[in-house]
Amino acid sequence: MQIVYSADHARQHGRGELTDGRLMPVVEKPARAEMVLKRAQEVGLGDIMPPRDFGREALVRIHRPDYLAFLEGAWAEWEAERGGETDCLPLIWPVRNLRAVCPTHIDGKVSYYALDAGTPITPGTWTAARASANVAMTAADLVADGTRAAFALGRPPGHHATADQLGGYCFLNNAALAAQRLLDRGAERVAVLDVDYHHGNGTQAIFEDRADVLFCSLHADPKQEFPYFLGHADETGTGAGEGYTVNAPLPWGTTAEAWMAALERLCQRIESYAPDALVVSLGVDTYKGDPISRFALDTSDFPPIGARLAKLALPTTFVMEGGYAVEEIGVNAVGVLQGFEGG
Ligand SMILES: NCCCNCCCCCS
Ligand SMILES: [Zn+2]
Repeated sequence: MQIVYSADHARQHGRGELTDGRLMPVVEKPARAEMVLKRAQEVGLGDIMPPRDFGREALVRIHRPDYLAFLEGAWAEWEAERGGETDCLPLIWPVRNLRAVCPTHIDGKVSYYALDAGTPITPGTWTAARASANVAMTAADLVADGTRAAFALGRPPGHHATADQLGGYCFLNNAALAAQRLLDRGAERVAVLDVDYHHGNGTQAIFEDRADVLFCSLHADPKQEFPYFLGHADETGTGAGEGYTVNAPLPWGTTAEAWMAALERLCQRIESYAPDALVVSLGVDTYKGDPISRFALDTSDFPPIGARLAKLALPTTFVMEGGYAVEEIGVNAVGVLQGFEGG
């Protein structure tokens, strides 16, 4: 399987994320991608190629220009305001009884454009996020050119990012950009399947009113788990997109058996949609040893996921999302890909 990878991912390395009531060392760190790359090389998964730069005109197919301008300039504004010793994080949001009018001060702007305080903007964020987006779009292009499957080994992840907000360690929605790229290259319908432990709120929001992209996700029940405020089963799409969002929320402690049964239901929905291509938001934080998650999949449960996806017989772009057990992320993520290839 063709792999797309850029070392620029390492430019995203936050100094802390707000969680559990304190600024904690980030779990979304460079070692994640390095461990997956190492495992892919160990098993000879496939050739590794650098991304092509698709430029801003590709990013605006999914993201708002004002948001891109914010991301590009945020670090300089933050540094000018308070030096470079801390990362840029928000502190107040336009929640109930407040107005979502974008402020001019960096504290207000980062809050306007962010979902959470766990996604630090650093000096290298803009470079790393664009590289990750280019990695995903390059993989999608390979599939559009006829490759059966490609793996976008990128970070930071993307599925929590909306058209104009960062969050959940995400800045640009790599999977959404890959899906849009496939449509722009001639696909009429694309299915996005999000197997990450967390609901892909950003991907859902981006495509919720569209019928040309089916968004399916199985994930920890938002009543219990981040992102908490999207991902319920009654969210089925809006307007022209009614019926093209499918959520399967699952409780803490979900085992492989129950998880695979939910996957089967989503795969049958994908089969009935008959897309021209499939984009998989490949998060492996469903692993029982994941430090921030609470499902119970074991390493041996990952290859069968890939094997089931292969039975869909669709040109497939795998886009790396979450997975924070750094020692096992490689064997778990590559396990899905080996299962897909029949290995
Ligand atoms: N203490 C847990 C904090 C969770 N913070 C966001 C998680 C984003 C996962 C992306 S796949
Ligand atoms: Zn996740």
